[in-house]
Amino acid sequence: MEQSFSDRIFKRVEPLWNSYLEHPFVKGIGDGTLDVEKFKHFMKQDYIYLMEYSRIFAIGASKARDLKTMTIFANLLHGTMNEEMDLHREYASKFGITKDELEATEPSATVTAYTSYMLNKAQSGGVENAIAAVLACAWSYNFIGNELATWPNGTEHELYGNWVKMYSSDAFANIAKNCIDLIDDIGKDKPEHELKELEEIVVKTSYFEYMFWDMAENISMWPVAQTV
Ligand SMILES: Cc1ncc(CN)c(N)n1
Repeated sequence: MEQSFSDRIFKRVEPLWNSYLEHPFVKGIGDGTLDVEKFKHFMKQDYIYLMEYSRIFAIGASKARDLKTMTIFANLLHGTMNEEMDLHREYASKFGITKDELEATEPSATVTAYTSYMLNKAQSGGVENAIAAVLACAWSYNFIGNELATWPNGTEHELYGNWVKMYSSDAFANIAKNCIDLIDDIGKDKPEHELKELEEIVVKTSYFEYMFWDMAENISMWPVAQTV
């Protein structure tokens, strides 16, 4: 059987995605040992990241060439803003952070760089760039969630269990599958040089995902303390 475009992409990013599972922040969520201050920083940064990530779905819907693709992007947008971001709002309320405070979070260097890259790629290309820009985000979180759900207590930890449950859920697996199906559909008739460009977007965003875990682990914002 012929290899799908998503199979080809997965082979390329698999070593990098496996390294997420060795990352101290990800391991800390899975075994419940993560410092809560690191998790709070992550949640806040992830919330504003998801606002920009949602924009990519809107760009995808606007660039789609058929109603089916438009509908998939619209559903992905709805799912992110209403279900995934609800998880963040629930955590924030546990931590005494209001929704307004959450939304007013100042983006770190990593979030700024990552979202700028995604938006640039989605805006400058066709609908295929939009889907390539979000593929690693949706798929790698499901990849991580599925793995952590197999760890002892992974889904049961009183604080981090809900995070693992969300990203290993059928609903989230469906989000990842929609993105995978879209890239496979879109990749079918593309020449090799265009496939390479799309693959490169997934590789770069996968590196940014690693940098995001580092940012969370180190509670980092910008390289030097702000003086202005
Ligand atoms: C940084 C990041 N990447 C991906 C996801 C999963 N939507 C997320 N919440 N945050």
